[in-house]
Amino acid sequence: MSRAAIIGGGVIGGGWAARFLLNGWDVAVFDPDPQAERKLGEVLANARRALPALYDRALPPEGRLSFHTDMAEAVAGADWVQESVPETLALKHKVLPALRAAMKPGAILGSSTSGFKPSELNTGDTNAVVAHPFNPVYLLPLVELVGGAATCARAAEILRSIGMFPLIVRKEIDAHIADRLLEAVWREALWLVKDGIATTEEIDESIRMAFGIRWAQMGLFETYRIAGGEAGMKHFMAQFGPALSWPWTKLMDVPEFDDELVDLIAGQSDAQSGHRSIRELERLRDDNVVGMIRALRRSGSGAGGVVRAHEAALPDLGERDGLPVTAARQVPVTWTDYNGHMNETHYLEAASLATDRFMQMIGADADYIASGRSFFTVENHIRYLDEIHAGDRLTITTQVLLGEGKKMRLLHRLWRGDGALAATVETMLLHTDLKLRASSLPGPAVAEALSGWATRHAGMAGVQPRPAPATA
Ligand SMILES: NC(=O)C1=CN([C@@H]2O[C@H](COP(=O)(O)OP(=O)(O)OC[C@H]3O[C@@H](n4cnc5c(N)ncnc54)[C@H](O)[C@@H]3O)[C@@H](O)[C@H]2O)C=CC1
Ligand SMILES: C[N+](C)(C)CC(=O)CC(=O)[O-]
Repeated sequence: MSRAAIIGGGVIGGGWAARFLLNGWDVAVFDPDPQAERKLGEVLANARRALPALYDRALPPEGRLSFHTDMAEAVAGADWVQESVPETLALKHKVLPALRAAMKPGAILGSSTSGFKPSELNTGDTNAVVAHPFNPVYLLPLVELVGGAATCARAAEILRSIGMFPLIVRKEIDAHIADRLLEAVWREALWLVKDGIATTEEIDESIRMAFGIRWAQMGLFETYRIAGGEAGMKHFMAQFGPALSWPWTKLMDVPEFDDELVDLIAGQSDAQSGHRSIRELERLRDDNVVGMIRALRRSGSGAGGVVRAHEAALPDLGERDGLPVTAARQVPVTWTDYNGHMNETHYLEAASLATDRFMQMIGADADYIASGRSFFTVENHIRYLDEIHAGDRLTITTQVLLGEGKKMRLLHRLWRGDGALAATVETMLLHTDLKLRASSLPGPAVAEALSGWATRHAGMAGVQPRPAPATA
């Protein structure tokens, strides 16, 4: 079991704690704030409902969370120590050497600093890196890594194993890469408000109704390449480049943060969003981010590609009761309905994932389908035996009832985390020629694999009859 220590459990430390914990790491937290445990618990509750919803596979069992009043005790034995104390250099200078003195040799020391360079942090430690994440750390994959090449490489491997996307920054600069970009936008936005040109709400609309959506899936340069049309990037630059030197921007001119500006921004922000608590806003943000990243999974673009790669690297699902486990996933809130349990449609969706996995196991995988052959479902019989709730870990086993010629009949059993059999789904499929859109015999390798499974499962019990409901 790997162990992480989180030093400073605020917005970012809480997110790091959730990211490590939900990927099976034990996590020890040190934060002098008496409210830290409550706040971190609330962030963790939000993370538990959001992160598993990105995946079609269950993440590893959650690690153990502990809070410590002694910093040295929190970091003892940790493989990764993440400093997330407030962004003041004096405080970082106090905390980082104390962490290094208490850590086990060779463990990675990461700093969440948004703007300081490793040389400014003065850790003098070859196992220390800037590991700058993005809020919410439990959903957004990017971590900017700045530091020595060997430590960055080691850190990157660990971050990938918890589903993150390490971007190694080649040269240390103030605010790394992404915050340089964000600062530029923020500065412009502050001027627009101060000059009375737009409100905070209008600026947010200008982002979320257009370029925010574009950036999430292609970033800046690929988006602008398309904006150049068939003539491409050179044409785009020739057309829009000159505008950069017109006085459109106030780039290096920062508005003074006097009370008037702070009150103006804070007042507009209250009017825009003050009717919702921070936790409500976090849940709204998380549901939207999950939906967007799930949309990006299909094409493997951006953050969706990271989730896909992480999911593919999760450990094999193994067996249960002598049957292959073909799906294991946590039930997302979006699968539940007004009755407070998993809606009927998603029993079939879960079983359909299991069928897809079983098809891969017999060689009817993406390449096979690309060659013009697949299986079509012609009948489903679902027995709803018990309720399933948001967050339940579902495990599905698959038994081959028939695997002969064009026919494949599968029995999926949906097991709840507490061991209850929640449903069975019996699925009849026919092998199909995708060009002719007509049933056909499978290729010899698929036919052989299928009949092998059918023979192995032949003596096993099929569907168990459900006990008759008690009469009132
Ligand atoms: N908030 C954001 O959007 C992002 C912040 N960061 C960086 O993460 C770091 C932390 O920022 P936030 O989480 O936003 O701040 P925060 O104010 O939400 O949390 C800081 C936490 O550190 C605790 N703390 C203070 N002194 C401490 C000490 N001596 N030892 C242990 N804990 C101590 C505080 O009680 C507080 O809970 C900063 O370096 C910041 O630049 C990085 C990415 C995004
Ligand atoms: C505002 N900020 C500089 C602390 C932002 C970040 O560092 C990254 C983020 O999550 O936007």
